[in-house]
Amino acid sequence: MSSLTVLRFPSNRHILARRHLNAAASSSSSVLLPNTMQADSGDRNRFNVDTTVEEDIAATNDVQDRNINTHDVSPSFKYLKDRVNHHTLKALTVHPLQLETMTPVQERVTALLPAITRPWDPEGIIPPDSSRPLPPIWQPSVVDWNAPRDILVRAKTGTGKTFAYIIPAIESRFNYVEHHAKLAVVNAGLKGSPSISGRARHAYRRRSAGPLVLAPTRELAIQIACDAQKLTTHQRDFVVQLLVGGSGRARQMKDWMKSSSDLVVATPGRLRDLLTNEPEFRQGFKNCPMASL
Ligand SMILES: Nc1ncnc2c1ncn2[C@@H]1O[C@H](COP(=O)(O)OP(=O)(O)OP(=O)(O)O)[C@@H](O)[C@H]1O
Repeated sequence: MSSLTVLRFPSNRHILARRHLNAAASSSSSVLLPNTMQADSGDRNRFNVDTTVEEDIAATNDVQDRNINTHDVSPSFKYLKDRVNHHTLKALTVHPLQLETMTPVQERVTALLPAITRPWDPEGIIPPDSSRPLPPIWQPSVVDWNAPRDILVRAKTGTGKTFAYIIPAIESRFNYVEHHAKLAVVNAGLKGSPSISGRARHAYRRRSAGPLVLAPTRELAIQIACDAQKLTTHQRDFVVQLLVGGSGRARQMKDWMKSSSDLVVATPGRLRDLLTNEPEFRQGFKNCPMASL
C-alpha cells in the first residue's frame, strides 16, 4: 500500500521539461524541467516534513480499508464545479482527460476543497473577527476553519491518488495568485484595477514558487508532471517545473530563472542540490504553500 502526504506550509503556474514531456503532452500548457538545496536553518525547519507530518496530521483516510463511500454511485467530476476553477474542470471532464467519475480517494480529498487550499496564517490575522478586510479566499463563508490542513492519504496503487493531490495543488496556486492580485488592489485603495492586479499576479508568480510535489523517482516525477500538464491544459501560462536528476542542471536552473514556477515536481536529490547551491531557488521556496510527499 502506498501513501500520499499533503502538507501545507506557511504563508502563502508551467512545467518546463519539454524534452521529457512533449511526448505525453497533448495539452498546450508548458512544462519546465528544473532540480534540492541545502537550506539555511529557517528553510530546514520549514521543510522538516517528517516532524510536521507526525505532529500535524489532522485526518487519516484509508480509502481502501474503510468503506468511506456512503453511496454506491461514484460522484461525477462535475460536482467540483464550485470547488475548482473552470479551467481545471474543463481539463478533467472535456479535454484532454474526459474523465467522468471520481475514484474514492479523489472524492475524499476533493471534498476538502476549498479549505485545504486556504492560506496559512502565521500572524493570526485571518479569523473572522479580524478588523482587517478579508481577502475573498479567506472569507469565513468560503473556508471551514476546522477542516484539516495536513492530510495523510493511504490508498493502493492505481487508485487515482495523483489527481487527488494535483487538483488541490493547482487550486491552491490559483487562489494564492488571485489573492495577491486582489490584495494589491485593496492596498492601493481601489475597488478594481486590471493593471494593478495584473502586475501583482505577475510579480507574485515570479517571486514565489507554487506547491511542491516530491516524487521518489525520476520516472514517477515525469509522470506526475505530465498529469499536471494535462490538468492545466487550459491555463496556458501555468508553468510546471520538473526538477529531476539525469537532466541538465544548468538548463533546469535557467528555466527556473526565466519563468514562474506554478507547480514544482521534483526528486529529492535534485531538489536538495538546488536548495543548497542556488540562492535564487531557495528564495523562491521561502513561502512554499503546499507540499505533497
Ligand atoms: N477518476 C478517474 N477515472 C478514470 N481514470 C482515472 C481516474 N483517476 C485517475 N485515472 C487514471 O488511473 C490511472 C492510475 O492513476 P494514478 O497513477 O493517479 O494512481 P496512483 O494511485 O497515484 O498510483 P501509484 O500509487 O502507482 O502512483 C492513471 O492512468 C490515471 O490517468
